[in-house]
Amino acid sequence: MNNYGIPDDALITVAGTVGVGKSTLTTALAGRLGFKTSMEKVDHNPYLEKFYADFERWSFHLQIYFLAERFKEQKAIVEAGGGFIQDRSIYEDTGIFAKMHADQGTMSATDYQTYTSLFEAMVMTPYFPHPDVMIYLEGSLPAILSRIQERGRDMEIRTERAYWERMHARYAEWIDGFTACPVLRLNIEEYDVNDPASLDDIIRQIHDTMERTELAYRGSLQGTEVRTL
Ligand SMILES: Nc1ncnc2c1ncn2[C@@H]1O[C@H](COP(=O)(O)OP(=O)(O)O)[C@@H](O)[C@H]1O
Ligand SMILES: Nc1ncnc2c1ncn2[C@H]1C[C@H](O)[C@@H](COP(=O)(O)O)O1
Repeated sequence: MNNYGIPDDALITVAGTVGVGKSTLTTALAGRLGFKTSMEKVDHNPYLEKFYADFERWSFHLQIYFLAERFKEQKAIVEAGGGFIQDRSIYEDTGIFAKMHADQGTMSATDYQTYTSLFEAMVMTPYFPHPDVMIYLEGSLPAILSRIQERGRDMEIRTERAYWERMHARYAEWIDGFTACPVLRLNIEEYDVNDPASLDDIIRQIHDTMERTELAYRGSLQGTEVRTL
């Protein structure tokens, strides 16, 4: 247990649409908490640029690549005994990206089926414990688009606005129905990653979210009525 009352072996995952600020917050929180990071790597991804140039041709390859990478990261987290902040959750690969490409016809139904069955087989292993908390970052589309622009990855900047609009809308719908682990929603206008007091406030909210879940769980074991998340 650290000074914030968060167990040293906790796994906190950060979710949200492209450019919303996951990597930045992951790094800042890990520094403040003394946790390790599990970062989503973009620079050496052999499919990502090709994918943005031709979704139909490369969707399946990219999903398989991300799945393999995330599985390796997940394994490393479990073997290290937790204590990680994770940049993007595994749930978004299937719940957002693969599904969106299948629905819009840029991943074939057969490829989607193959991907989903592989995903399910991999996720149902001891290497995929549910995170203790998912931090979900949300913000307005214009604010997020200006962050994508500012970050300057050409492949993302060249992508039509409608793609990011659809993704933004999907995320909003997806998080409302998400139940796999406790969720802490943060609006990107309401914190400052460069301010230690602001990070401490987020850490307090992470702690409170974990505590509420623990109380709800104990309450359900005792058959008492408790306020659920
Ligand atoms: N809290 C913040 N305030 C201002 N700019 C931010 C903040 N968080 C991230 N950014 C900027 O937004 C861009 C995208 O952030 P990043 O963390 O890479 O997003 P993601 O990992 O969600 O794709 C980067 O240029 C980053 O510097
Ligand atoms: N599962 C995925 N399918 C398609 N594209 C993906 C997936 N996971 C990440 N991406 C893309 C989106 C961005 O261009 C980069 C990095 O994501 P970010 O949200 O900036 O960390 O990879």
